[in-house]
Amino acid sequence: MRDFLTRLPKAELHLHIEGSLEPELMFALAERNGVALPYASVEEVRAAYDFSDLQSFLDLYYQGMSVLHTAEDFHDLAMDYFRRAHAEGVVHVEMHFDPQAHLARGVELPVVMEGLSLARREAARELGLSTALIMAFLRDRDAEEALKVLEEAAPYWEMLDAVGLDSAEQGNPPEKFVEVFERARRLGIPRVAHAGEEGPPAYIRGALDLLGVCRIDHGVRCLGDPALVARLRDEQTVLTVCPLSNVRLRVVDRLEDHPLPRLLAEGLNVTLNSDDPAYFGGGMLENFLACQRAFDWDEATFRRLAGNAIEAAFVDEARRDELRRLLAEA
Ligand code: HPA
Ligand SMILES: [Zn+2]
Repeated sequence: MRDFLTRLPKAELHLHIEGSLEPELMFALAERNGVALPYASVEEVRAAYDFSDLQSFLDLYYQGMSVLHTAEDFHDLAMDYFRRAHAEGVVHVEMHFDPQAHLARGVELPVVMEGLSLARREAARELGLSTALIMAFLRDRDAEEALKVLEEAAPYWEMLDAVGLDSAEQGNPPEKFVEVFERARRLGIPRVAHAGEEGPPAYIRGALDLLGVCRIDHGVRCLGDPALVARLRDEQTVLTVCPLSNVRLRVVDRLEDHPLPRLLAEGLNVTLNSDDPAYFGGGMLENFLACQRAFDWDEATFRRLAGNAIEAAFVDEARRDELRRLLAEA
């Protein structure tokens, strides 16, 4: 099964590129940029990754990215991840990035865009890996700032496959971001949003109705609302589920308790993703393997999940046909 899951062409729709920063690279970049880290070793960093909820993770996630300063840093971060993902049989990566978290540290948008763009071209050329870019707004900061960032991103609108919404969910409902998502809609930029990770089913409804999203990131808490489940099934709304993330952030106690089997049984359009692989104990392959161990799924189930991601990916139809062919041959 490990061979099959490695071979299976996996498209990743939910990844925070800043969350792919492994402790080894964190130390190397800290040294390169003269940044002091509150850890003595890579082992100490890993030992600190014991989270009680989303916020306890976000605190370390924002601290970790403080080593990223130059375009070269963003390039190295992304290439480091793309190489690992490629080795695990990932064929397409859609990465969220958090411009506000960098702007707040004095790192300007062109620096981030230059580094990520360079890495994307290199990944296509050297690894045959296609990538997409999702500019995320931080929902625990104010909506005016999000709007300002979207306007500041004007030179890059063409390069954005979508805008997203992430960070601390509770108390930061979709309503807060109606204006910025409406602006993105008028610009013709697709929208996605985290919803129903820690927040209630109402946040999933809000993301669909008020923000016009085409996918829900996480969405695992939809099961608390049967009418919503029926709607997600009828509309075949894609859920980008992140199994290991949900365990590490205590959305569920154990993977065996995860709602994934119920989501599938309900006929929902589920995909598997890694979210923040450096913080949550593994990338795409580890997420697939963990599900195999927890749920004993057969190859057909994993094929279906991989196929769902290919059908929902932000790729042109020529690339989608290639990805479908890879899946058929796996
Ligand atoms: O798992 C997450 N949830 C919300 N915001 C995030 N930003 C990075 N990772 C996450
Ligand atoms: Zn996420």
